[in-house]
Amino acid sequence: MFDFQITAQSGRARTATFVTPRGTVQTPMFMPVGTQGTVKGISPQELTDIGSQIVLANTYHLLLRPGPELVAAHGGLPGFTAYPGPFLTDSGGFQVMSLGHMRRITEEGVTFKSHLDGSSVYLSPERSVEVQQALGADIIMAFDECPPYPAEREYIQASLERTVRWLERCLTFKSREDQALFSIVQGGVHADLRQQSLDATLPFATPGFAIGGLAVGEGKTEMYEAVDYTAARLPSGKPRYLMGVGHPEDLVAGIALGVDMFDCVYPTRTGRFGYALTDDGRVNMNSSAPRSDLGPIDPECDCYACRHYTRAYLAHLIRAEEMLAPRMLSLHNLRYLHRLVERARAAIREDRYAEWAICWAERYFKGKN
Ligand SMILES: O=c1[nH]cnc2c(CCNCC3CCCCC3)c3[nH]c(NCc4cccs4)nc3cc12
Repeated sequence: MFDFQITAQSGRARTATFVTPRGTVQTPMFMPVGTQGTVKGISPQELTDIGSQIVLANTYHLLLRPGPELVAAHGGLPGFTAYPGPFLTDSGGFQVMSLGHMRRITEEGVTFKSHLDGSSVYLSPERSVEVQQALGADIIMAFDECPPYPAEREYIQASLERTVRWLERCLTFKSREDQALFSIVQGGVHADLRQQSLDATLPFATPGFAIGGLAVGEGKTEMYEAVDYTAARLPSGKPRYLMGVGHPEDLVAGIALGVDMFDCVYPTRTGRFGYALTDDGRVNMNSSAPRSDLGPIDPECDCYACRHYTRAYLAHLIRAEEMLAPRMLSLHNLRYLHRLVERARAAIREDRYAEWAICWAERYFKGKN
């Protein structure tokens, strides 16, 4: 279980298979985000049809509503959502730390106010693992602190040291053997603090490792220096998950640095806002140009929207505020990212990833100023 086998390499980019209790998945992969147990507006059948593999669910939201007990009564997330999985749940910590809920962080854990009814909610390493075990995901995440950006060096250092102590508490409490707990490397954008987090985290030898603390506003150069430094020092025989990333160019760059797994709300959120992802950049379907365009969003895309609808029709739906519009744009954007990583995997197998990535980027950024 949780066997990770590299099948091809091209530079630092690699393809691999990863065995989870609910299926063997292919990496590199993009993981759609289903915050409240659903990828907004997309059915499980549609998710499967477009090539989705692991779907994310959010411990913070599901803890508050409907509660882990109800999900457990369905045998876990697959029974509850009718998506067969595999699932990954986050620890719940990120929402609490970063989205500014009135909250108190102590060594013991975090107390915060529910955004639903203002009630006081408590999360700790033990409680987070308990909830994630009840939700029944295949991969669960250690309860960590993602420091805000910017943050003082001293804060980042103290925070990463506490995240390591919390990791130990998660692993001590964990009782299910059929779930992989991924640890999370922190350290902000400081190489020496990244090294300190690596030195303290690697000995726990978890089935996978996440690169945390990034994509929180630090800027691309600093983010990629930290990803480069960290990914190169994580074990090659285990999956590397870059949390909260990201845009198409971030996946292409992250894969080049040896990252295997990505998650981001961007494709579905930007789709709901009327933006469509293509190899020529992002298309604003709210603008006037698409209204008379009888071509598909993307002639090279095989998704339902690109196979059945013109840009004109979708632009009409957006202006008419029809619910099919956000559904179809989200579906297309997810398919775009799944196709992007499928093409990346093919380029890696042909040992020409660098050439493919440069060619993709030249076209993608040609449209942009
Ligand atoms: O160190 C981290 N520890 C834990 N989680 C992190 C996350 C959340 C990843 N997506 C969770 C999903 C679980 C299912 C529901 C949706 C989230 C991050 N997201 C970002 N950037 C994107 C950002 C998103 C919002 C502000 S920055 N950096 C992140 C860093 C960490």
